Amino acid sequence: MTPPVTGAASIAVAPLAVSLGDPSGIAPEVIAEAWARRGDSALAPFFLVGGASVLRAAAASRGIDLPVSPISSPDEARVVFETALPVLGDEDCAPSPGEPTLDGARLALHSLTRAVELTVSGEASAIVTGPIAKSKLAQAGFAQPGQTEFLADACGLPHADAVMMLAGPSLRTVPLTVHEPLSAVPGLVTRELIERKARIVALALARDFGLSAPRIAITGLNPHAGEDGRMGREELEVIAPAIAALRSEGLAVTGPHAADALFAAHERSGYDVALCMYHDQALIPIKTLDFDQGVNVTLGLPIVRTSPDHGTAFAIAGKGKASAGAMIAAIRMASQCAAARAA
Ligand SMILES: NC(=O)c1ccc[n+]([C@@H]2O[C@H](COP(=O)([O-])OP(=O)(O)OC[C@H]3O[C@@H](n4cnc5c(N)ncnc54)[C@H](O)[C@@H]3O)[C@@H](O)[C@H]2O)c1
Ligand SMILES: N[C@H](C(=O)O)[C@H](O)COP(=O)(O)O
Repeated sequence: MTPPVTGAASIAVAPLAVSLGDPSGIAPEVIAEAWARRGDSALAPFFLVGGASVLRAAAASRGIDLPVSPISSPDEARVVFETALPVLGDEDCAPSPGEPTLDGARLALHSLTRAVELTVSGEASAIVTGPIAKSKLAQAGFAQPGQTEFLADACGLPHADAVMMLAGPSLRTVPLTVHEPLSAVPGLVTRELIERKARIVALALARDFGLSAPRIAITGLNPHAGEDGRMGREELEVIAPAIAALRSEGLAVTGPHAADALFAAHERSGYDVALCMYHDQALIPIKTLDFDQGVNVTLGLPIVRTSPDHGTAFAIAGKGKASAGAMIAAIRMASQCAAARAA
């Protein structure tokens, strides 16, 4: 796979905004750990929105000596970041690792909303979102299926134009349909959606990842990509015509590929991103190969947004077991993409 853009962290002008995620999950502790490893990991300055006491408790649970410094505007983060983790705003809640609460969900929603606003306004160069539990946040008024769609709404875009991509050292994948029940997927796989998302992927990989002509492998929906119509007709009637249309526009698109073999090492060298038909088809390979370095990045937005690939992991919160690898990768990728746009 073509390597990601590297070494650009210091070019980004404004600091990164990090949203807290669910304060009862592992986000606060992996954010604290990311700050503690900022030097080794060459992380660009970031600040957290809200949750100072949650952050302190999470750091203490891992034995991290974490100075927290309140800031009143994002531009203060650059100076503060070397010696303390900057926290913007005094919204907070009582720490309760592993036990999500309504107060915690409200804080998570506030942190996300404010961090998005600051990124849209340009006061932050990108947003890195801590993981949330969507069902918990819904109790606090979160109306979207996920943060990806929340960002689409905040940017005034249709949900389909905010495209989820999972990226790691081994591969990149995009789910065409995302948080949908499996039974609904066949009806949602349309020519229009495949063409629309493939175009967004191609533009975004050029703009944010330096891949001027990205190779996009598109999967089938059915076993063996339908086996010439014997195991389903979506490949013949929907996916292949979409691929033909995209190729006629000059995009480097192949498929429909049988999804079961597409993620083997010898196949992965043949494409830059796999556009998959449904959530698990796209996310199982990346979470199997790259769980600890996997980044969820939203393509097609006017702002840069990343998130670690993992979720809230309530069962291990506060126990010192959570790896910060994916959070560090998400922070690094956010600054690299922001720098690529600024160049
Ligand atoms: N970016 C996001 O906001 C995001 C991403 C995925 C899932 N979620 C949400 O998280 C909640 C829990 O989802 P889930 O259980 O399917 O996934 P999960 O990622 O929270 O947990 C899956 C498994 O991986 C482990 N794990 C997760 N992160 C880890 C880390 N950093 N280090 C070590 N082990 C880790 C967990 O202990 C668990 O065994 C759901 O409500 C889901 O919606 C949010
Ligand atoms: N689909 C993602 C995953 O499983 O990793 C996760 O739910 C995040 O979705 P949002 O970024 O839309 O919240």
